[in-house]
Amino acid sequence: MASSDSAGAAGSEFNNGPLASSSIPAAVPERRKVALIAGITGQDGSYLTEFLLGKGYEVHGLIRRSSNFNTARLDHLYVDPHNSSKARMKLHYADLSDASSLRRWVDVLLPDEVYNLAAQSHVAVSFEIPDYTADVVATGSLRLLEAVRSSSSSSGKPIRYYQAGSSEMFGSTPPPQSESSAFHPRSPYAAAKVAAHWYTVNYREAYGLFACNGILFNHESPRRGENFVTRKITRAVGRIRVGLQTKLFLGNLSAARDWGFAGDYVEAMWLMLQQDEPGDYVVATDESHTVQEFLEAAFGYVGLDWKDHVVIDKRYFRPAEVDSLKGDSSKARKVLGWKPKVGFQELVKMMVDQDIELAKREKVLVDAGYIDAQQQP
Ligand SMILES: C[C@H]1O[C@H](OP(=O)(O)OP(=O)(O)OC[C@H]2O[C@@H](n3cnc4c(=O)[nH]c(N)nc43)[C@H](O)[C@@H]2O)[C@@H](O)[C@@H](O)C1=O
Repeated sequence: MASSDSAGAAGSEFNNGPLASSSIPAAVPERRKVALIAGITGQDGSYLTEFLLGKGYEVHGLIRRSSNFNTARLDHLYVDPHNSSKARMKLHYADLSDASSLRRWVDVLLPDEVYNLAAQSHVAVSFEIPDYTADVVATGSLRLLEAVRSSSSSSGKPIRYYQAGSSEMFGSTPPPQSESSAFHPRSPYAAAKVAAHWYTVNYREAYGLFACNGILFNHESPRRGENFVTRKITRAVGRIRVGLQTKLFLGNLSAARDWGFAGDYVEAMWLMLQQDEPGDYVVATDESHTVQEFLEAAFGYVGLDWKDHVVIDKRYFRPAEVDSLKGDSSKARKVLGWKPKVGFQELVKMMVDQDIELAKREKVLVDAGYIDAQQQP
């Protein structure tokens, strides 16, 4: 695990005593921009890390202690911290439920930008663990905001803050939803995200913090967690295609979502923090499809009929559903100059292609007796 060593070493480059007191103009090396990401191990964290490394940033990520390794999405970016000239991504233990850990890393790293992508992000699960969801999503965001505000106020170092908001906050408000649409959350997760949104607005108004809310509509990728509906479907398509599975159990197929590609959306996060003024932005494709349309596209792509495989299981219905989400991202397009590059069909294909490859590898291991087929029906 990396420590604060790198920040200390970078700092010492600027305290060059003899040159500082000499009349010879010093060629001061420009400091890399430093980003701190809470939620770096998630889908968005991994894409944002790639994006920021590509922009020359030093990226620090906060990770939670777990008995299993939870850094699979970052493995391809990891360089041993002992290789200090090459390691520009560093990971540190912290938790949104532990205010002292947040304040410590903000103090030590003196980041230019802080991205709060951490959450218990599964809507259905938030009905099962509402208290934990509220603590991490709502109060956790407040803890990080407070760490940023108080650290910045003592060090004098300005810090820009990004809060990952969600289209779930609109809940039952009819589409299209924009920055001026009313919030009507329909789950403990969504209600907690509304609180985090308003904490962020409040820190901007009360303390002048450069704090932005990105109201991101659903964004998917081959790195999406396997219990979100898109990935659940594409994983099943891959496994059905190679003969590892026959059925797919799903809930409500008529819900409509505005699905974009996560790799596109992290650019919008960064762009928000590069503006002259902080603000809140909807990030979306402005197109909506039902879960059934996603099924048709994913199964159809490999010549299968979803109706031969999908079984409705009531357990996947939610106590309260969000029926229809479709963004109006005209503000982001106008002010940030952002637009999505990957469309719906391309996104489906990208995910199915990867999950067929994954299933083929799984099949080799199953056939060789190294793993079982996970008892899929
Ligand atoms: C923007 C927002 O996006 C995500 O939240 P979500 O929209 O709830 O995403 P999902 O993929 O879990 O559900 C989409 C729809 O699909 C329906 N659905 C049917 N059958 C199954 C099913 O079997 N599993 C799941 N998960 N959903 C199902 C389900 O009822 C819902 O209507 C999170 O990233 C969240 O963090 C976030 O912020």
